[in-house]
Amino acid sequence: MAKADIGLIGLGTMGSALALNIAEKGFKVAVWNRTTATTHEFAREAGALAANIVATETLEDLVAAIDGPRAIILMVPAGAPVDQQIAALDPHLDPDDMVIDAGNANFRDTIRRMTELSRPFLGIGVSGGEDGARHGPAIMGGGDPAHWARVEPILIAIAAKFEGSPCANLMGENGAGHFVKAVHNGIEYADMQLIAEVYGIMRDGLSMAAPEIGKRFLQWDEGRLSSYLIETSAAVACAHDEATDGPLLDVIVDAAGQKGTGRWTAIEAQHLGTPIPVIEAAVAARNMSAQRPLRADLAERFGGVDTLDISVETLEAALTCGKILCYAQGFDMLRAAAVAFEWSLKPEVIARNWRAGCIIRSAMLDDMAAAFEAAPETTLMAAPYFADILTETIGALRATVIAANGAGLPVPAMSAALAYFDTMRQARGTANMIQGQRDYFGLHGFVRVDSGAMDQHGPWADD
Ligand SMILES: NC(=O)C1=CN([C@@H]2O[C@H](COP(=O)(O)OP(=O)(O)OC[C@H]3O[C@@H](n4cnc5c(N)ncnc54)[C@H](OP(=O)(O)O)[C@@H]3O)[C@@H](O)[C@H]2O)C=CC1
Ligand SMILES: O=C(CO)[C@H](O)[C@H](O)COP(=O)(O)O
Repeated sequence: MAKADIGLIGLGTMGSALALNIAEKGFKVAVWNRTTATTHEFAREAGALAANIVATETLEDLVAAIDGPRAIILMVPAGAPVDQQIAALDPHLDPDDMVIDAGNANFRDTIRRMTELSRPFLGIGVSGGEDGARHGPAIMGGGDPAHWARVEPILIAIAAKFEGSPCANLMGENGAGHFVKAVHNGIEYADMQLIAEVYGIMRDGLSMAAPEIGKRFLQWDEGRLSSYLIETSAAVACAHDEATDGPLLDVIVDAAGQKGTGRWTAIEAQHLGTPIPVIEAAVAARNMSAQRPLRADLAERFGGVDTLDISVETLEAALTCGKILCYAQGFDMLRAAAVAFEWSLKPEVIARNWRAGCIIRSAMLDDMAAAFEAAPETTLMAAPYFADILTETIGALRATVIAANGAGLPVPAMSAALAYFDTMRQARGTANMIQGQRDYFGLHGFVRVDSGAMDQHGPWADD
């Protein structure tokens, strides 16, 4: 029997879908899962694709089933499970065999593993959820180009295509792929939070029912906001709950989960000194959402929201504006990381890679790719196409934030987007006061605007 082209460990949501995708594209894939019953169930349900699947019960059998030099994908939870799985697998492998971590690893773990392991190792970010993994995800690779080349034909075959162009690219060396995936997820958090805030205004400020909100999202999906996340939000808002004979959305607990990628993005932005306030606000909003008992107590003490007067068209424009600002921050962060970690991250390649397959895919990403192709060093805020949209929509974002604040409705991500815009368009800011304060209490020195002289001190230095 011919040996498998590739191996895959971890037949959970993503791994099983990815394995079927690989098999469907004509590659033979050997699979192994910690719980053997899952492997059998997977093979049983593979249908016609079973011909391209080798189900194995032990790691020895898995390794023996793959053609050498081998490539084995890990699709297990990030963190300790990856290290445990590598440790269990490593003794069975030959020196040239390659391990590919395709989960949502922290890029710092990926860099550590690459230096610790004396074998080829790739860290690839895979986005698109279960459906993407099954029918075409976006793939963000990190590692040695020669190692990437060994599996590129398979990754390109299984990846999503945007007008024929595969959304699978090597982003850069070592942890670059997992870093780009983390920033993708940071943008995902921000985009989701902005949509949730608009939903909140429609629900609590305009008294709109979930299906009505869903219909608006469906309309927006036909225009500039067209995206997978708007489509998803429409489906969620329109869904019916049999048990209550009402909207499903109304019976979902208002506490958002998180597995770490958004938080890592916020932490890394702080390390890099790159402002990503919309993404940070989205992470903080998830943290606040988790504090349900406290929110319930405080609602009794301080609760009460006024209705507000704002058009749905204004909300659509505000969301468009906020979305551009959060993507601008994500891309600016990627540019800062490229310098700090010496990666050759190319914003136009990343934008192209995100046009299909991934969770943040949207019509705007094609325009972003075009903007970066024309000027790779630009911030999206200054790219002519997006600068024009910001000019057109910033008033709507401002009106929405003012109206929501006036009514007592929380819009942390939209507020952060507006504050970012206002801060970044202020040629003379207010940090002169901070520099004065720092010099007063710590003699940290300041620069004079008139002479450019550095390390200046105020009169208090003589006291
Ligand atoms: N779900 C999603 O939308 C996406 C997930 N990801 C990432 O993909 C990875 C997998 O996620 P997902 O498929 O959703 O997870 P699931 O929970 O569905 O599956 C996890 C898989 O990992 C196995 N596993 C768990 N712990 C260990 C361990 N200690 N050693 C070996 N195997 C282990 C499980 O085996 P067993 O059957 O024995 O429990 C199972 O096969 C994660 O890093 C996740 O962040 C990336 C993009 C999207
Ligand atoms: O990577 C993904 C999508 O791109 C996963 O669905 C991830 O789990 C989403 O993050 P979180 O669970 O923190 O919301």
